[in-house]
Amino acid sequence: MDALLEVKSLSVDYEAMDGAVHAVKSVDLTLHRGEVLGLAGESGCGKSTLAFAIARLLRPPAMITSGQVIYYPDPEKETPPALLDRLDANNGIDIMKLSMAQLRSFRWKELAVVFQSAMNALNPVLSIGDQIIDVLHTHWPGKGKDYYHKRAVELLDLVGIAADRLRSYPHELSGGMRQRVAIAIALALRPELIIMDEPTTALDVVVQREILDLIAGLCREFNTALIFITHDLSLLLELSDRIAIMYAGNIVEQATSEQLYRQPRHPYSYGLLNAFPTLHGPRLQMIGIPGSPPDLRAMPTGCAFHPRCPMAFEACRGVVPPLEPSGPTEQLVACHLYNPRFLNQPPSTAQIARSYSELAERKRRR
Ligand SMILES: Nc1ncnc2c1ncn2[C@@H]1O[C@H](COP(=O)(O)OP(=O)(O)OP(=O)(O)O)[C@@H](O)[C@H]1O
Repeated sequence: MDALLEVKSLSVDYEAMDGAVHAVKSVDLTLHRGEVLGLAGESGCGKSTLAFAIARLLRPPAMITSGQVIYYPDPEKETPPALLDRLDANNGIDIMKLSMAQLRSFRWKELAVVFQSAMNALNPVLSIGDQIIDVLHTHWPGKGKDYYHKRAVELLDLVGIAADRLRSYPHELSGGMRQRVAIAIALALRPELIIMDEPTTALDVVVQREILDLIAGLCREFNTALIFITHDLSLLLELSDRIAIMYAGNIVEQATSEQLYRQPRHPYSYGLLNAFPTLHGPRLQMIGIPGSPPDLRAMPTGCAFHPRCPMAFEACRGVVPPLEPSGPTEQLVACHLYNPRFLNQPPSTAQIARSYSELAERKRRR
């Protein structure tokens, strides 16, 4: 598959009085054209920081301390002239090196972002039609009034809003409708990539689902890639092609949704999946992950998950495991259990499950 984005050794710190918070640590990630990638992990593991860093939306005290984010524009589409001098020998653009003016050409046309609060970012004194037309006009000037109007109607139609709402003001719409408008604006310039960070958390569950289905459907229709963050892991499994599991600023596993659902390799991924009730499949006893994530200012040595891991052994306490293929599939895992130097036979999912049950049992007895 064609790479759209390559994140290489990206690290982000938040400078604080009592030391730097290492929110993203040396993350490598590839996103393919048209792919829906879910980011999952407990609260505070760095998902939003990673997504914001990719879009160059971080503000102090956040600091990108190392790494590159290489974006590959569609060779069949015209690259915005402002970005042409940034193309490297492989036709990639390092987003981290763009000037403010270049970033303005890059955002919306190539990459759009929808936040949890996007619906509240609409201008309260402009009708939603004017706001959509504003974006179209700014980036595609000189097309004529009728063109912009027609395109605004089409965009609203895509997100399931009737054309007569063009003249409505944000306060006249429900939260769900406003979030749909924010999505229509994100889609307006047909970007190659959309980043959505908890885009529906402020809405009720039924509307959340409808809107997330809608987004994933539209992205597939237009072959738009999507990086998608939500706390609802079962929804993430359903809508994403691939999922990256983050723990304490690192990606600890990357797999297709199917692989992850059937055979999570990292004990943390297993614990996370098992902490969510599923509506389908056999009934399983839910066992949470013991303990809590580490302080990102003072990380444990070795694998950051080892103090909570029911399968940790000596090497886990001393050596940081790299993210590597764990077998014949493309499933990547950062865990010594899959390193033949340490273990001849990697654990089965049933063995990981058993180790969690045994740990829970030991704790119960204590
Ligand atoms: N402005 C800040 N100053 C200091 N630390 C910060 C700041 N913003 C975020 N952090 C820390 O950086 C880490 C990563 O935060 P981030 O919001 O990226 O995590 P997340 O996985 O998106 O969490 P959530 O799921 O709760 O949104 C957290 O430990 C958080 O406390």
